[in-house]
Amino acid sequence: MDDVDLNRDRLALALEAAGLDLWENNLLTGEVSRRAMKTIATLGYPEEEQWTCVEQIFQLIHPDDRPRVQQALDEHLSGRTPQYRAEFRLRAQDGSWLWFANYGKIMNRDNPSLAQRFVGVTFNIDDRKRKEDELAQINQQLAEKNALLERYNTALERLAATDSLTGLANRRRLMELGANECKRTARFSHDLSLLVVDIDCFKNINDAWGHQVGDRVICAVADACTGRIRTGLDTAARVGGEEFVVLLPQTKLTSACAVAESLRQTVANKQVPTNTAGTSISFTVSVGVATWQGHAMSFDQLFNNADKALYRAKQAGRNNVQVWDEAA
Ligand SMILES: Nc1nc2c(ncn2[C@@H]2O[C@H](COP(=O)(O)OP(=O)(O)OP(=O)(O)O)[C@@H](O)[C@H]2O)c(=O)[nH]1
Repeated sequence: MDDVDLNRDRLALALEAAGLDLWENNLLTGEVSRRAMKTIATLGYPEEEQWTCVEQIFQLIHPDDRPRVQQALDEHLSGRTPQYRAEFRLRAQDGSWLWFANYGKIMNRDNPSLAQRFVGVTFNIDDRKRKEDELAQINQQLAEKNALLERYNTALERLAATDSLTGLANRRRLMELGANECKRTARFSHDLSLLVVDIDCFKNINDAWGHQVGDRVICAVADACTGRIRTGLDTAARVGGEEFVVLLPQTKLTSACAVAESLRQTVANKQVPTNTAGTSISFTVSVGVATWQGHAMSFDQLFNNADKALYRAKQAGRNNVQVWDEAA
């Protein structure tokens, strides 16, 4: 065995151990001078199959992958890339598609008369590609589940902050907003006003007409509160069975009293149908007003002050507005 044979055997062993399948094409004639036999066998084609020209092999490449392979070839043939690399699917004899990768190079590029040998190796990357596809699918499913979870979270947060009967903010949300508004008020030296609105003798409405009618009255008052507020600035909340709060940032006492009085009148003019056909009932609210005018106060204190004013409104015969007075 001479040195050439020995080196060829060594090369064949190294290629086999690395799972590489050697091929060689003649760039001038387009002939396949050495076929990648292992690849042909893996694809299930008989050994006698004549794969003699490059174009025949190109036809085995998946149509979606051909432009990518062609581009890699063009870039190498024009000298823009030092080697040709591409990943693509080949059609097996049974019609299935298997992933392979190519690594090749034009030999003797410096000598144009010899620049016709295009030598390379093909190797099977089907397992890796399938795992990558599975991983991509899992990642996609995870991303979809995450997006769904985010949507649920947003919906849950909205639910946790909303009163289910009226759709107004609930007590928890009001306490958060109120605390923030107190901080802003302290920073910018604004006035901050708060109304506590309570339906008068609501127990009698429930007792006389039932809870369903009572609920309608609650919703009618909620509508009246919503109708009186500045969108994006004020907040209307339901804080108890028949008790509501209207939070009015940057609002002086006189303006808050005007809002309270107009709200009282709007409610007094409302009619809610009862369960008896054709009949409806009217109802009233009492309102307590408190304003934070520059001196430090927590939201709880402001709320308590408005509650004290509300108590006075109830004492004064209901269906009226009272203002919290520090001296009182
Ligand atoms: N229909 C209905 N009733 C409720 C709801 N939450 C609380 N209530 C009722 O509201 C009534 C409140 O009664 P009270 O606290 O005595 O107050 P009031 O009758 O309005 O009397 P004043 O506030 O003094 O004018 C109770 O009968 C509660 O059962 C609700 O969501 N729906």
